[in-house]
Amino acid sequence: MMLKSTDSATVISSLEINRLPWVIRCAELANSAMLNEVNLTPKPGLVDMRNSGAHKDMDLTDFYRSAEAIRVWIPYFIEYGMSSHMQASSEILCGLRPLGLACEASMFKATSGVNTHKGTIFSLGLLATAMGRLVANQRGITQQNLCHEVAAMSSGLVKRELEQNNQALTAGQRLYQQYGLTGARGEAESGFYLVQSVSLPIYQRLIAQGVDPQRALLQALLSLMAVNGDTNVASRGGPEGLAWLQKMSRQFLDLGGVMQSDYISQLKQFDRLCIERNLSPGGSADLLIVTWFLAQFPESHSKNSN
Ligand SMILES: CC(C)(COP(=O)(O)OP(=O)(O)OC[C@H]1O[C@@H](n2cnc3c(N)ncnc32)[C@H](O[C@H]2O[C@H](COP(=O)(O)OP(=O)(O)OP(=O)(O)O)[C@@H](O)[C@H]2O)[C@@H]1O)[C@@H](O)C(=O)NCCC(=O)NCCS
Ligand SMILES: Nc1ncnc2[nH]cnc12
Repeated sequence: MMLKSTDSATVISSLEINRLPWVIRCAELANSAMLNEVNLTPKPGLVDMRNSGAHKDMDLTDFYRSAEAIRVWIPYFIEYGMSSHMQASSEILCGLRPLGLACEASMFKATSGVNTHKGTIFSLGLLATAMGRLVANQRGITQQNLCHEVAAMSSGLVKRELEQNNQALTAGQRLYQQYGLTGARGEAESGFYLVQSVSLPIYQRLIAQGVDPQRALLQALLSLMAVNGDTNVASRGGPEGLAWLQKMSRQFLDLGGVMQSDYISQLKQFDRLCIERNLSPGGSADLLIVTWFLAQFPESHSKNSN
């Protein structure tokens, strides 16, 4: 997707921002990213079109409702990014949090209290805000610029909320104390390092080779699962569960991944084993959503390019 930075010149009110074609398009892309991820089948341990994986409290329809609830919020994140574009990146997260929490509340309302996309809201909220800032600052909407902006806005987050001031109130904070996992915060602060260095190049390379997009996405997902310190997996299965899931994913990839003729039956078997162990790679699912979303934007040839 190509966006013109000059579009920002015409933006005045929140109502108008909601009507801008590129803003509507961005919200649609975020929605498609969530739908493409949840519809992708078969995924080990995760909700998909076949089953609810290791989840007992949610199904496909919860994800559809949740994705729609989140889509509505994307323009507000963009608007916040545009209206605060003169502020330093380090000052943005503080003002963004109430929006993120309000979006989480909409998600919980849509799913009758089930946590479908909490990590996704965090990542997509930051990315949409980054987009608003880039447009208002007349900078290119490229994969690298978006990630760089997210990293700048999240700078110091791990230190502030996991190393210090850690009241162990959330699963993520407890898992940092127990195992040093930095979860969704760490991924954002790194500018989605795993997405930029692992899943996005794999996905884009396979697509360029003409591989079916579903297959390419599955390979990207398993590549994430093999390396991601997923706090969802660790909260359900401890470090042993995380090590097992990573090893299984690596084995699948080492054998040829989605290029094997029986890759679907292997993934179904992996799913059965995840269900038996109550393991779900929800954090990797979130990063896959980020992967697909970023893939819709051009790459910049040099870092931080305009
Ligand atoms: C900063 C927050 C994300 C705080 O959350 P928390 O302290 O809990 O931090 P994490 O555990 O690190 O992450 C929360 C969710 O992020 C996903 N996640 C986990 N690991 C990673 C990773 N390595 N990279 C990226 N993302 C990661 C994951 O979300 C997914 O799984 C959820 C479904 O799983 P389930 O097991 O069912 O979850 P529960 O119901 O919670 O547990 P059970 O009882 O069932 O076992 C689903 O949400 C997926 O999205 C983690 O759950 C953030 O929440 C925060 O600060 N929010 C405030 C708003 C805000 O600041 N927004 C600003 C930007 S918009
Ligand atoms: N398909 C999925 N199943 C479970 N948790 C998720 N978080 C994001 N996508 C998910």
